Amino acid sequence: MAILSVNAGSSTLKFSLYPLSAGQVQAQVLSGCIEGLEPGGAPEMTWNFQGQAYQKSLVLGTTSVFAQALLALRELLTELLGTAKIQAVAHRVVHGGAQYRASVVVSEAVLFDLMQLNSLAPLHQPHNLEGVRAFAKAFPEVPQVACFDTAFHASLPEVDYRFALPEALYAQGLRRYGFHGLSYQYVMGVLLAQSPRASGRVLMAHLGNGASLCAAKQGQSCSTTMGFSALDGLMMGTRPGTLDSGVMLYLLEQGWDHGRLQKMLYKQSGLLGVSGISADMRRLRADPSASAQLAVDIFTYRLQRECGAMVACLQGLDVLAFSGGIGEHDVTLRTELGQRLAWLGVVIDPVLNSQATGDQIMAIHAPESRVEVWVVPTDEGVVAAREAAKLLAA
Ligand SMILES: Nc1ncnc2c1ncn2[C@@H]1O[C@H](COP(=O)(O)OP(=O)(O)O)[C@@H](O)[C@H]1O
Ligand SMILES: CC(=O)OP(=O)(O)O
Ligand SMILES: [Mg+2]
Repeated sequence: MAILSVNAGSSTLKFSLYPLSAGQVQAQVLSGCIEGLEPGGAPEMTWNFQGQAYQKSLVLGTTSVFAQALLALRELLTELLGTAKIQAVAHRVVHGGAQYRASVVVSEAVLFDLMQLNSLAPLHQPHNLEGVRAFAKAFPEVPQVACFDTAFHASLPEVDYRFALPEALYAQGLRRYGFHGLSYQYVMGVLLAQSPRASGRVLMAHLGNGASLCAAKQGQSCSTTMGFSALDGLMMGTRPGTLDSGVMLYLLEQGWDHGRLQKMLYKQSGLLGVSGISADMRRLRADPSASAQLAVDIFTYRLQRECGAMVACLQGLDVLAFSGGIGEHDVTLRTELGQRLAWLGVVIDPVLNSQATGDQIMAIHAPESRVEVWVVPTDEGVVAAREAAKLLAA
């Protein structure tokens, strides 16, 4: 018995497999990714099984590329699992709206509700749901479970989730929801298991392609930088983060339509937009140009600024945690942020910091630091698998 966790994006499908024993999710045995699913892409499946890496190019027709990729995945699973069975497919779905505040087994009615949220997360939700639909077809005997990025933030207080907009707009669902919840749930669980101070005031930074911060008290989210959509808050790979709404009014006046605005905000801004080079932090770090440096500088500054806001909400800080591709790997970013948060008593140990390379949970603060600083390689897949196991048991 095993649970398959999936994260279906616009051009990639990430998957991982967790055996189930006595209803408990065990350590992952398989992880992989199908890339190149966008139109004109070159689909390729890579996976890691029992410590060995594998790769296979997929020859797929031009129609129903996703469905065909799933058949290839199904074949792989049959080959690897033998007679063992998939008990459930756990999907990361970014938006559960106001209605879905916990994971749920997906029915047609649930799928219909979730589709209404597509426009709130156009880069994620439609692809997540297409994934659910395609898996339901490719694995018809297996329940599909939706696990929401928004659910961890169900504990946000009203003063945090309400916009200062007219009440009628709130009634339509215009409020802050928050995202990256599966990652925060994982990181919070790790911190609580590692340190007694984690039940105090915790600031978690999920810094990947999408990036956000979450402030938590007693293990519960009390503020977060992403809001109504995955555009708010920190500067990201291709998204600007918090933006004066006057900019939108101005561009509308200049004749920009919805499609053009959406593309600019989700795909052409952030690190990519400022540098004109890449959305990839590694490439920018390696690039000597002034525009690459400026992009990284703005990213770091905006992070510093938003950390200040989160710490103000928390009224202090006990634990700071880094996760996501940048948070787990970028030693320079952690050093610089640590220095800029020195006024809070943060002292990062340079040796420990350079040893934290994303493959293990590590504390990187110096003994005299008033704040514990952790690097926690996140695992959204295992959180989704645990959620599915809980629902199966119920
Ligand atoms: N060694 C590294 N140093 C700096 N940034 C890194 C490193 N490794 C990965 N990253 C960055 O992590 C980001 C991707 O984060 P990740 O969490 O994998 O993304 P996603 O949101 O797609 O899951 C990219 O900007 C990438 O450059
Ligand atoms: C919600 C979000 O931004 O997700 P990701 O970081 O996967 O893009
Ligand atoms: Mg991510």
